[in-house]
Amino acid sequence: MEKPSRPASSLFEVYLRLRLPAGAGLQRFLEVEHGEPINPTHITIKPPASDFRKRAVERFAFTRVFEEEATQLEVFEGTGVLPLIEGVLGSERREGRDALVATLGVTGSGKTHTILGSKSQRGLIQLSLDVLYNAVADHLIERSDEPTTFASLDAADVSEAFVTPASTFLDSIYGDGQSERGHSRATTPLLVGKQSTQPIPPNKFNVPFHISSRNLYPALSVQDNQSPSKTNTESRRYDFISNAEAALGWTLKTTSFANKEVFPTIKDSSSYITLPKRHIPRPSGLPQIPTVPNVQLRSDKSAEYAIIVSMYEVYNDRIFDLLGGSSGQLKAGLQRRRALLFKSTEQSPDRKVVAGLKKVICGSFEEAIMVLETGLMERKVAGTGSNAVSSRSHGFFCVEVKKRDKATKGPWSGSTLTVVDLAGSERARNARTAGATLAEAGKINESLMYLGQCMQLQSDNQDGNKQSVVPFRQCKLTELLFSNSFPSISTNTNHHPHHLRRPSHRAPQKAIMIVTADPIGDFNATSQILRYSALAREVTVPRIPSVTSTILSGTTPLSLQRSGRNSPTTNTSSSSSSSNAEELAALQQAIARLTDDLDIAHVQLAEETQRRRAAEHSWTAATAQLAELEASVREECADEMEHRVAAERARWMGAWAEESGRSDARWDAKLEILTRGIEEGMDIEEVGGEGEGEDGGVQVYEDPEPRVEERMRELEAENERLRGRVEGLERERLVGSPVKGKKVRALKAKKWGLEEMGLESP
Ligand SMILES: Nc1ncnc2c1ncn2[C@@H]1O[C@H](COP(=O)(O)OP(=O)(O)OP(=O)(O)O)[C@@H](O)[C@H]1O
Repeated sequence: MEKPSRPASSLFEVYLRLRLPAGAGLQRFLEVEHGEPINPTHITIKPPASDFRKRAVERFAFTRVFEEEATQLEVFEGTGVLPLIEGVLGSERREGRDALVATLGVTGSGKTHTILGSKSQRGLIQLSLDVLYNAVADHLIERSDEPTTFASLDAADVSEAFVTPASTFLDSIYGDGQSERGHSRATTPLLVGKQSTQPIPPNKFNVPFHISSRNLYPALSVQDNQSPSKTNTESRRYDFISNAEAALGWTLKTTSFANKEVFPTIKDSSSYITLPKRHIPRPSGLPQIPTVPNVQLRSDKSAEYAIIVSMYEVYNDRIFDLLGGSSGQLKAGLQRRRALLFKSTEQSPDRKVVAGLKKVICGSFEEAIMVLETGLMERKVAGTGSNAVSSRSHGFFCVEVKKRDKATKGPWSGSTLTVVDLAGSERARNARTAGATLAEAGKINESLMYLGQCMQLQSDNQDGNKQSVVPFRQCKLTELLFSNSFPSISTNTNHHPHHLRRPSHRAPQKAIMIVTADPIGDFNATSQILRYSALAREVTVPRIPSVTSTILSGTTPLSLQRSGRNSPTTNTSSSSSSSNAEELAALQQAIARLTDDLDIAHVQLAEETQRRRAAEHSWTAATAQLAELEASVREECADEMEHRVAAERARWMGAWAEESGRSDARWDAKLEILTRGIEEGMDIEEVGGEGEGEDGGVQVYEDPEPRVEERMRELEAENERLRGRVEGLERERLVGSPVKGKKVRALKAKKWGLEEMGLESP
């Protein structure tokens, strides 16, 4: 097996770090190969003596192996994290490049120790922040809360994030001016949780107790902050606690978080106490070693930089913000954490980002460390049987380095260093887990199995035999780890304003995987992780001692002794003895060959079984996804149907209303005509009298107005009288003139003719 070099197709450099054995007296199964080169790159694992399957010895190659004695600084400087950070800073007038550092290993093998350090030692993340701030010290923006700078940084974010300056963020978490930032913002105590029904007795400071929601966040220590004297703080603190307990009927635990006590605050002497108050993390209280004074990275001298920190965790395949500040309320059962999406946004169409995170602009190393500590408090940590404080989620710590031209104050570009503390793989039966924790373990193992598949494929790809597609979309973890590992091509930069346009090609991220292992830990779990993470692997089958040599040396295998054959004492002649020995040797060689083949077949079977399981898992996941998809399509169809039915119904109702309006109008018109007809009929009735009906019968109109009838009779009588007079006058004139008399008669005849035709005579 050659010394591994990183081929172009490789997505990760893979390092192995061994941890100091946690227990004593256990058999060591992992050995490091020493020799050339100076830094070891190969290890061998031998199955424990008790292994009844007599599995093969396996040899693995890594970029470099760090042995148990390796310090945090050696790991930091030896794993190539520094060039990654330099890449993130970007060379002169060039954009930076994304980088990823992740740890992988069995639970308790030292992943968190490597990434985050311990109480006394800094981890990779703190050391990276230290060198990063050193590198940009002279080029860092002066004030992130300066409105124009802040607005430009906020606008340059493509991930729909809630960008905030560190001072504002820390104040929002720690609230009451403890944050040393000078932006005090008083908290309004909330009355939640269990409260005493008893009248609250005044304590010695005569302060009634009101409990804020935050007190449900890990019960921490209590102190009277009002006490001017530090000397009697201790005794007063205990008085205070017992008063509080007596008043509230609660038991307040005194504990500390990361060596720092967390104090409540008395807001003013007359009203409220907020209990317990989380004390802002003091960078001075955190591990100060190792330091990196000699590390000086190159930065872009023409640029000004801003550093933005964000943190999230992947828990049960869902992404949660660690800086959202919801853990206290979560503990109090006040709200559920909102899962975030990993998606392409409007401003980032070519690559996926975790959308909607809280991002904090940190102006100094101290601010970044305080934000980091705050995020770590939020991270879900549950004790399991495997490891007292085991990470039950995959933690992502992102340090986004933004830069722009110092002179022109042009657009910001950005690259991110992501440091990942993966949750540990574990066997459920080892971990003594149950219920929700078992489900967590299932999800963790599933995501790690997908990660294993992806890494296996990347190592197969780099062997050059075949180029398989790395199936990184199977779960959130692999999506987050691998999505940026492939070249991306921007599709529609034209849709964005000039200051938001990004180059069409973004370099794929550079990545480092640090595999951690305990040489005396769980053989099966460790060998499984080594198998898929190593850059190269070689299987050596343990040889069975040659039977010939055994025979010749005078010792006969027990099985042969038992058969009674081949024993030197039973031989009658030397020639038959030698031919028997040869035959036996040939047989034994055949047996040895077959045993070798069997062993290799065992290894292959184990691998195939693992692949089959992985394929089964993928199948189950795909089926579940399909079912989910089907359900969502059905839901969409049902929604669409409902929508259409509603639209159709609305359209029909409209048409119906219109038609009914038209019909009403028609009926109104008819009614009007009828009414008019009736009114006209009434008029006729008013005139009164007797007439001929439509059927030819005599219709009698009742005269409602006798006065009118009388008047009619008068008029008719008058008419008759006038007619008689006219006729008398006519006669008189005709007697006087016979010609005229003829004419008058002719005219009269004409007049009556016209009248008969219903026309008036002229
Ligand atoms: N190289 C080391 N040197 C000293 N102590 C170590 C080392 N590695 C791990 N430890 C200690 O072992 C314990 C478990 O380690 P750690 O929490 O880092 O494991 P882990 O792999 O992150 O486990 P999990 O996956 O369950 O979170 C811790 O107390 C840690 O300080």
